Amino acid sequence: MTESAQALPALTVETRAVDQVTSLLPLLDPSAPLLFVRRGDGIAGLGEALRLEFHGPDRLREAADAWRRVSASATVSNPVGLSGSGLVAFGAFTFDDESERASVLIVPEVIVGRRDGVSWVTRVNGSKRPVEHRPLGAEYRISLHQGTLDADGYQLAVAEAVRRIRAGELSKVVLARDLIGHLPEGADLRRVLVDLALGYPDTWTFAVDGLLGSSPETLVRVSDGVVTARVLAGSMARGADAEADHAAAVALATSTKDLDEHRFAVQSVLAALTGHASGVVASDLPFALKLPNLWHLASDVEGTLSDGSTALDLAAALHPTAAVAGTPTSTACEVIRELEPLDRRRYGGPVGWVDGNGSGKWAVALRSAEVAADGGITAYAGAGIVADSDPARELAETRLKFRPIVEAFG
Ligand SMILES: C=C(O[C@@H]1C=C(C(=O)O)C=C[C@H]1O)C(=O)O
Repeated sequence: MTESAQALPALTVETRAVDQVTSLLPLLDPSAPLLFVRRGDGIAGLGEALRLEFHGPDRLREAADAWRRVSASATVSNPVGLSGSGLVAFGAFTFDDESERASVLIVPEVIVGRRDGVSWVTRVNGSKRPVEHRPLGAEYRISLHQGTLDADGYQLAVAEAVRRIRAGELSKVVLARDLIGHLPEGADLRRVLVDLALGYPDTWTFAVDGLLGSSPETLVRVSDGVVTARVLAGSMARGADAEADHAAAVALATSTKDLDEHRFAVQSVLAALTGHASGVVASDLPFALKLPNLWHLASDVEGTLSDGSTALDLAAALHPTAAVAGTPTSTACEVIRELEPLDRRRYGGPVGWVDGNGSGKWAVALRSAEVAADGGITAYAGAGIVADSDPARELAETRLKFRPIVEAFG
């Protein structure tokens, strides 16, 4: 059943400014963390006051409609007034229309936020749940190993994708593979999040409904009527020393193959924002974004919201971009279903939050893993395939993209 058929409750929401919260992570539930942070700022959630699940091709639009109704019927007291204060839902949506996994919106019982030196606590329906530091649970080290698609299988899939691209069936497709593992009983997931947040401070570190990761890619952000996105596509390993590293960045920024791959991704974002935002601009040329494991070609996109869309409406319009699916979108999604023998679940989908005024931040769920209720872990990484792609290099690229998550669990 979809949400449109379910009754939605009228929530009571109360936000208060509090003394500076030094760190959000120790406050989280060790087994069910809700988090979206970058450089220490962001929001953390405790408990679930409302959980809505969505399935199928209309999951994002249905969620955006349900959220409009939840927001309209809520009673909100919010003297803080920053985006992310007041009523907020965390969300994680599946990549594929046909995924087995549910897409979710979760309104926590309690939300703790910090931004630009201001901290706040939001309580939903008068929740008395304590906000307190809990000591980290026992250390653990888990190695992730081969999942559904092994290294040879992945290279064969890439070679087949290249053949189809050269035959003119499509221009680009993003192919992913998986690694699997198992968490020990009672494992404290905050250990993984601490590692990710410290190791990759310039990315969005997130945890929503068992989906954990650190993504460098902003699908869309809406704040005070301004719409922004950061598109990534095109990757290169970091160099071993300063000189080699500089050479790697230059090689990436001048690689026709990567610039092509990138152009498709930017165009898909610009096209999806048409009609929702005015004056949308991206810089002429992408810049090289430095992460601890990789260089990426990046483009920042900005415009002015023109149609009253919420951040979740825009996520619905944008997903899936050519950075995670390909070009043209529908052919790319068919090729992914055919050549990738796995369910991406929420990998590559929108993960983030939306508030009661429609502001929000949504990342593309990359550098991530799904942790199931039984402790099963599935990590995913992919690479954009174009006509000049080489299977061995694309495999190597997925290894680099697995690094944040493999090291955080290891
Ligand atoms: C598909 C992934 O990353 C995406 C693909 C990229 C590429 O092909 O160069 C770069 C950044 C992301 O948009 C991933 O991390 O799994």
